Amino acid sequence: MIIPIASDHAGFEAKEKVKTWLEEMDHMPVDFGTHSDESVDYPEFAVQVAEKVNEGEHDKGILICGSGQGMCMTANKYKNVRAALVYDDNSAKMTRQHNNANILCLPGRGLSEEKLKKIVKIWLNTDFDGGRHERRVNKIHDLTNKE
Ligand SMILES: O=C(CO)[C@H](O)[C@H](O)[C@H](O)COP(=O)(O)O
Repeated sequence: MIIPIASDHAGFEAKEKVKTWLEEMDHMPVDFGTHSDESVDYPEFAVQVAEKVNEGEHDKGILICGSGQGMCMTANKYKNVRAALVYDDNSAKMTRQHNNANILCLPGRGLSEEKLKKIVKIWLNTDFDGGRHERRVNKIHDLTNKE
């Protein structure tokens, strides 16, 4: 699968590792930056991945900042994006099975390499359960543009 990926400076190091793991898992990461640990603003990078997923050009994307929060908040401004902040194995699984999350947001600061790798693997290999969860996800979508 082609997977757009981006980070800010705080997620840069983790992004480089995630790209390697994606290749090991036979995926093809497309890197939208940032390309160093020089300070940048996460919304500028979040939008690049969010636009691709929102437009249906790619099914899934990955965003990494220090905590994962800023990337997640930005990506969820797009109506077809369900970005999920994931810190552990269970939330990796549940955000796919129950929420059909299409963007994985990760913290570049605070999780071990081993933990991050496992989360990426679980998240990419878990399918949406559908059924009652589809009805609920549709209800989220119905709230698009609510003021
Ligand atoms: O959006 C964030 C926090 O909600 C991200 O973690 C950023 O990476 C973080 O805010 C960057 O912080 P810095 O002090 O400018 O490195």
